[in-house]
Amino acid sequence: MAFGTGSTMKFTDVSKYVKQAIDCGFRHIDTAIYYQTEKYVGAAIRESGLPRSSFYITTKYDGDDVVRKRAQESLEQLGLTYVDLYLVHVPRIMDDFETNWREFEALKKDGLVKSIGVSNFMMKDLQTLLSTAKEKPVVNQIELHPYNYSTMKELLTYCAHHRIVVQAYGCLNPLTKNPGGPVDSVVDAVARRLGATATQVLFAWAKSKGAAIVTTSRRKEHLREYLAVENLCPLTLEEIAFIDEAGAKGPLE
Ligand SMILES: NC(=O)c1ccc[n+]([C@@H]2O[C@H](COP(=O)([O-])OP(=O)(O)OC[C@H]3O[C@@H](n4cnc5c(N)ncnc54)[C@H](O)[C@@H]3O)[C@@H](O)[C@H]2O)c1
Ligand SMILES: OCCc1c[nH]c2ccccc12
Repeated sequence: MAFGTGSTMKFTDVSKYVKQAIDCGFRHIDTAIYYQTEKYVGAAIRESGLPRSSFYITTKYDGDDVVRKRAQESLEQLGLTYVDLYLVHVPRIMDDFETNWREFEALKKDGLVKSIGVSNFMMKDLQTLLSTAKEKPVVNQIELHPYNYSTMKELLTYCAHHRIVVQAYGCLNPLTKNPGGPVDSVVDAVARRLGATATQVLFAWAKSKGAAIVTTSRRKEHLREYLAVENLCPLTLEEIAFIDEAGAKGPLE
């Protein structure tokens, strides 16, 4: 599970929240040049006293400037010599998929980034990319929760087929953006069975779809709650199907 420094965290000094996440056990930190949080992530890593090799750092290209120059700016902000994963933040920032992805492949070859991937790519974007790519993206970071699952299902199958790891953000959407929708009562029932929280059930649901998770919070209690998902029993196939069905009804208007 990765700790994110975008969404509710972007444009703020996140160093104390990243430090708190590291203290709680997070080692995978997600940032982006667009979030303007890279320098605070770098500070938190240094202040942790832990070796660079114990972290997995993701950052993202925002389309400004040529890829290499922008990647070097991110490394400078982070104070790192490499990132573990460099993502194309959104497909529309690629002016030419073939040329831009070649630049991503070159960054990997030259060791500035260990792996390359994408974010917010739908099927048609991946198809275009894969038609000329020498190296496949290792990750597609996408929004995933029960309310958008029906539109993402085909994409998940496509990613699995190409061995592209799906990393889900926005998993808590039914709690944060659409509370009171049809998913709530089903998730609450599963939570009662497992002695878990609704938050934990939503993460367990995303895991049942084969996704890795990126989430965030300023609150330590949330972080503990998130990480405890690791020890939760998996949802049953029936529970997953009930949540899928409730999600397909969409949030109430
Ligand atoms: N690639 C992209 O375009 C993109 C887009 C959005 C987010 N992200 C990444 O994913 C990370 C997480 O994104 P997210 O915010 O969508 O994640 P999320 O859906 O996991 O929600 C996290 C938010 O939920 C709140 N929360 C936790 N428990 C709650 C509860 N019980 N009730 C109500 N609210 C609760 C937290 O305070 C936090 O603000 C970001 O920080 C960023 O790193 C990437
Ligand atoms: O999370 C914000 C995603 C996004 C929308 N438009 C962009 C342009 C550049 C980088 C990120 C974004």
